[in-house]
Amino acid sequence: MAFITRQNIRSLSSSAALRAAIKHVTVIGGGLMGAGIAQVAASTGHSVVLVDTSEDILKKSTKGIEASLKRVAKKKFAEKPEDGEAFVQKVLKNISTSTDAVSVVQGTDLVVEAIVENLKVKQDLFGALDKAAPEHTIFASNTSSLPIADIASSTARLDRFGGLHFFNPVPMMKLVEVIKAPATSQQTFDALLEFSKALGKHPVSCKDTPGFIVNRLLVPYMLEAVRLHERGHGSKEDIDVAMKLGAGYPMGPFELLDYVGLDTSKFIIDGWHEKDPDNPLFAPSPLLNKLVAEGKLGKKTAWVRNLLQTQNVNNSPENT
Ligand SMILES: CCCCCCCCCCCCC[C@H](O)CC(=O)SCCNC(=O)CCNC(=O)[C@H](O)C(C)(C)COP(=O)(O)OP(=O)(O)OC[C@H]1O[C@@H](n2cnc3c(N)ncnc32)[C@H](O)[C@@H]1OP(=O)(O)O
Ligand SMILES: NC(=O)c1ccc[n+]([C@@H]2O[C@H](COP(=O)([O-])OP(=O)(O)OC[C@H]3O[C@@H](n4cnc5c(N)ncnc54)[C@H](O)[C@@H]3O)[C@@H](O)[C@H]2O)c1
Repeated sequence: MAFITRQNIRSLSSSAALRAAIKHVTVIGGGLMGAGIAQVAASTGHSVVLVDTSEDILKKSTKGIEASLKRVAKKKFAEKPEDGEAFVQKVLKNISTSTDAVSVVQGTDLVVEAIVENLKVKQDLFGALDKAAPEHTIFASNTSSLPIADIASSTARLDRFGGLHFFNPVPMMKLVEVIKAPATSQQTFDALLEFSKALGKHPVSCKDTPGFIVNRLLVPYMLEAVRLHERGHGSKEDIDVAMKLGAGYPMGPFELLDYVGLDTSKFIIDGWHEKDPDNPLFAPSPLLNKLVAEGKLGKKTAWVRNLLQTQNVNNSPENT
C-alpha cells in the first residue's frame, strides 16, 4: 500500500483537477480544422469559443459547422428529424465566436490552435496567449508537421503544452494523435488523452517526432504520388483510381491533396525541405508553387472565393 503524503495528495488532486477541468475550450482558427474541432467539442457538451481574424471568416465557419451538424443529425436522428433540429440548435448554442484571442483565453481550460502551418505565427500567438491565460490552462497545437517543442518554446508553460492532431474531416475521422513533447507533464498528457476520449475520438500516443505517426507515413506516400506523376508514369486520375480500387483508400492521393488544401501541403513540404534540403522527396514542386501562387488551394478555394465575394474585397479575375 502506498503512503499518502502531502505531496502526492497535491499531485493527485491537481491531476484530477486538470482532467475534470476541460469544460471550456478555445479553438483558434476557424478554417477547415478549427471549425471541425469546435463542432465536435460543442457536440460533446463543451463550451467553445471559436476565434479567427475577422467576423466574416467566423460567419462562414459557423455556417459550415451548421451544415456539417445537419449532415450528422440527418443520420443520427433519421427516425425523428425534429430531434435532429433540436440537436443542431443545442450544439450551436455551445459555440460563441470572437476575434480577440487574448481576451477570451482568460476563462478557458484548454486552447486548441488550428491556424496557419507557420512556426513563427504559431509562436507569436502562443507567446501572447501565455501572458493572458490562467495557470491551469493547457495549450495544444493541431500542427501537421512542426515540432510541438518548437511551438511551445515561446511560452513559459512547457509542462502544460502538448499536441492534439486531428484529422480532416474532423467530424468523421476517429483518430486523434496526442503528442507528448519532452517537457509535457504526464498530467497534461493524461488530460489531453481524456479530452480526446470525451470527444468520442480514439487517441493514440505519439512522441514529438517529425510527422508523428500518420504524417510520417502519409506525406512520403503523397509526395511519391506527385513525383510518379511528374515523371510521366501515371495520370492523376489513374493514380487516384489505382489507390482507391487497389489499396482500398477512401480517396486517392490527388483527391486527398485537394481535400487537405494545397497551401497547407506546401507549408508542410517547404518546412521539411528546409530541415532536410538534400532529400529529393522534399524538393519544391513548381506545379504546387504555381497553383498556390494563383490562389488555387483545392476544395477550400470555393470557400475562400465565397468569402472574398462576401467581403467584396477582391473580385479580380486572378482570384476566380
Ligand atoms: C510535391 C508537392 C506535393 C505536396 C504533397 C504533400 C502532401 C502533404 C499532405 C499531408 C496532409 C496532412 C494533413 C493532416 O495533418 C492529416 C490529415 O488530416 S490527412 C487526411 C485524413 N483524411 C482522410 O484521409 C479522408 C479520407 N476520406 C474519407 O474518409 C471519406 O472520403 C470521407 C471524407 C469521410 C467522405 O466519405 P465519402 O463516402 O467519400 O463521401 P460522402 O460525401 O458520401 O460522405 C460519407 C458520409 O460522411 C458524411 N460526411 C462527410 N463529411 C462530413 C462532414 N464534414 N461533416 C459531417 N458529415 C460528413 C456524409 O454526410 C456521409 O454520410 P452518410 O450519407 O453516409 O450518412
Ligand atoms: N487541412 C488539413 O487536412 C489538416 C489536418 C490536420 C491538421 N492540420 C493543421 O491544422 C492547422 C490549420 O489547418 P487548416 O487546414 O484548418 O487551415 P485553414 O487555412 O483552413 O484555416 C486556418 C485559419 O486560421 C486563421 N488564422 C490564421 N492566423 C490566425 C491568427 N493569428 N489568429 C486567429 N486565426 C488565425 C485563418 O484566418 C484561417 O481561417 C495547420 O497547422 C494544419 O497543418 C490541417
